[in-house]
Amino acid sequence: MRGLTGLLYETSKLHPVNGITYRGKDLNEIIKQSPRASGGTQPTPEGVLWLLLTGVYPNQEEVKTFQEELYQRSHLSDETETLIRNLPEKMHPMTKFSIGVMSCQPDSNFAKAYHKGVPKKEYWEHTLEDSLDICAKVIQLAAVVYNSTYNRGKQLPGPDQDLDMSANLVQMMGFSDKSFYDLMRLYLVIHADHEGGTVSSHTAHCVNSALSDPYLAYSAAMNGLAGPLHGLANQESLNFLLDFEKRFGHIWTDNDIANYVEEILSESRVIPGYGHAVLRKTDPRFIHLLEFAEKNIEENNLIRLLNQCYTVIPKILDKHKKIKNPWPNVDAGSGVMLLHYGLNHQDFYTVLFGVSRALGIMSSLVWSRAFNLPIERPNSITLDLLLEKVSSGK
Ligand SMILES: CC(=O)SCCNC(=O)CCNC(=O)[C@H](O)C(C)(C)COP(=O)(O)OP(=O)(O)OC[C@H]1O[C@@H](n2cnc3c(N)ncnc32)[C@H](O)[C@@H]1OP(=O)(O)O
Ligand SMILES: O=C([O-])CC(=O)C(=O)O
Repeated sequence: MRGLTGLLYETSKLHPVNGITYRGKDLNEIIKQSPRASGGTQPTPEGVLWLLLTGVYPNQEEVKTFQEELYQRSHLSDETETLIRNLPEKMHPMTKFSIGVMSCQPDSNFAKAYHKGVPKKEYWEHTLEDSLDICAKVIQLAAVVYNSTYNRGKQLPGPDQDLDMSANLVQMMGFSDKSFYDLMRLYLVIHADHEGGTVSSHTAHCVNSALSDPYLAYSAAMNGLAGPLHGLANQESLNFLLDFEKRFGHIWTDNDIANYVEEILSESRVIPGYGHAVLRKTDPRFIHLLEFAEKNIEENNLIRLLNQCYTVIPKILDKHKKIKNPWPNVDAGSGVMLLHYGLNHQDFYTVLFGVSRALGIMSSLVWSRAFNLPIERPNSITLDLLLEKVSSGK
């Protein structure tokens, strides 16, 4: 359905060349103008959530109060924590994350209000309550998923009321580098929303249109984000670079990259982190990551390889005419940055994407309910009917 406009989606809009805008503001502007955490160089996700919900930037006082409000909402029940800790160690973190969200669902304010029979015009208020709860809780949920999978038995800090979401998440996972706090702020800000048609946001919208509550909708969205053509491409992209490095070591040429890419294409596999359904130029989110690396990360082999792939791969993909966009997307670069700070469990990367995407998806659901958008139910057709239509020429 590319190019078919069929959704009303308030919080963001994607331009094929200029990339994403949140409430009409591009990422350059947001990174400059949205409030930053004290001592940090990047905007906080709390400020961006406020922007997505309301259309305006919060001032410092508002963002501080909002941070406190979200902190109060962030607590996970013992049942949820125990459930996550008892899931099989080998289960993919995205599956654990989605199960964790579902286990919070009995607390849905919307579901309770609906069953009490509140009028339709109040749906948005209960959706807002759930949406804020979800955006707050996913930070702790992600940390519990991470620690119960990779940090078993380790004593780690709990949430800290004085820290913003990103710093809290990084600290709860056992990292203390302040530059990593900043990377996480940038990461959570740039992945937050990508208009309404992405698999994740569209799924949430569709599920919520049946008045399934925001927990059900967000968990469903996460199952879509977990696909390799969508959010899982971030783990696949790092694996692509690491596999290349395993084969060629630290000395390689442009030709090695080109041959490696052609080999993958000849096996009908995709080059993860390249291509896009809408973008037709390099994803500005990828550029923001590269800029962060330039300022904060000493060059290493993987960063050199990432930059060199950016030079070589689009030229190769461009020769394959069916590929409409040969340029890198955000997933091409994020893993290299996370790995630099010691987050070396690729399977976890899409959970971070999911935490960020909660900000956009949840803000949008509030507006969908405020607009009282109807149940989503497009028409479908059988192959026989399609053939009939084609042969009758109608
Ligand atoms: C955050 C995000 O979700 S960003 C996207 C993350 N996903 C990836 O990076 C995975 C690699 N990329 C892709 O698979 C695709 O480019 C997608 C899924 C992102 C977009 O898909 P589409 O809109 O169908 O892209 P497009 O119209 O260019 O596809 C046409 C053909 O080119 C192929 N193609 C597109 N990108 C690539 C790629 N990176 N590597 C190999 N083949 C590709 C498609 O698989 C399709 O092949 P087919 O006709 O044999 O099925
Ligand atoms: O726009 C899309 O389809 C995929 C994407 O980049 C995102 O969801 O961030």
